[in-house]
Amino acid sequence: MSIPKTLTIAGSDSGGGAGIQADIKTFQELHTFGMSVITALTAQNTLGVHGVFPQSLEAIEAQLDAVLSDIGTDAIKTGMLFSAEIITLVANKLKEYEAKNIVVDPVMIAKGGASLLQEEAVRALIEKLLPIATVITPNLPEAAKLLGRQEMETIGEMKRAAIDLHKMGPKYIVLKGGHLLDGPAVDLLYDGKTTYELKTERIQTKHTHGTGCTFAAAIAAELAKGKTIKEATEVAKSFITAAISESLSIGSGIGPTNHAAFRRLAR
Ligand SMILES: Nc1ncnc2c1ncn2[C@@H]1O[C@H](COP(=O)(O)OP(=O)(O)O)[C@@H](O)[C@H]1O
Ligand SMILES: Cc1ncc(COP(=O)(O)OP(=O)(O)O)c(N)n1
Repeated sequence: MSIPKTLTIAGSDSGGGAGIQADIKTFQELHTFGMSVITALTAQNTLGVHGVFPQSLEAIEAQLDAVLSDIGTDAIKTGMLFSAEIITLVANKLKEYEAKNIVVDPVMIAKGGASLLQEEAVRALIEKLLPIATVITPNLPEAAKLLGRQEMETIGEMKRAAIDLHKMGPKYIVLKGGHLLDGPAVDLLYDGKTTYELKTERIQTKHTHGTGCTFAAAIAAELAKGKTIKEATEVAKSFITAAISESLSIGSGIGPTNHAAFRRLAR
């Protein structure tokens, strides 16, 4: 039996809500075969990030070669990459193996405020990874950092930012509006010509840990199945909305979303 193959290159979240763990759960729920390359371990729970332990370049390269030389992938999602050295290694390997369907989630700062990307690595992200990305999925602070400008506050500003991000090399831009102060949860898909709005009601919950990882992983899973970017982002939006609508009040801080919700709601 054949199955679409998905790979996440990201950090591990011991609390299970974000990073590698969120990605693999999403890949599985969307009926793809999930694989992982772990770039860093984080000691993390619903209260925040308590430690970051980047893996050696040797360990990361060995994982990439093991997976890509034998099994291969139909889509790749990158998340927490932490340093310029790791970004450069990952970008070179993706080129070497002629990877397709590369979803870059430019993870920078966790919701609790912990830094998951070194300040000096932003340039490497822009120079090495954005030009080879099929799609990037920044949230508003990440988009502002990539563009070197103030954070967007309106849909109009988001539209202009998506156009400018597209000029940096990715084929498609998905700009997430979860951080807008109020109103619906609006994301934009920009394909170089047209801007599409993905809009849902904002769900009133504090338990949104791992939303960005889950959303990007869902896009990767759908691209792996051969869906268009528009179809993939629409499924991903439904997936994350379902996951937030049944988010889990576990731990004493910001709980994770529920990756099994889409399966139940889609029945
Ligand atoms: N309260 C919410 N209700 C509905 N959708 C949300 C909510 N918060 C975030 N989203 C959606 O979750 C996805 C991730 O968005 P965002 O929170 O901006 O990313 P990140 O986790 O990277 O900061 C987007 O599709 C966004 O619109
Ligand atoms: C290991 C790891 N990777 C990424 C994140 C950030 O995940 P995100 O989906 O943006 O969720 P929040 O941290 O914003 O809740 C992370 N926390 N850990």
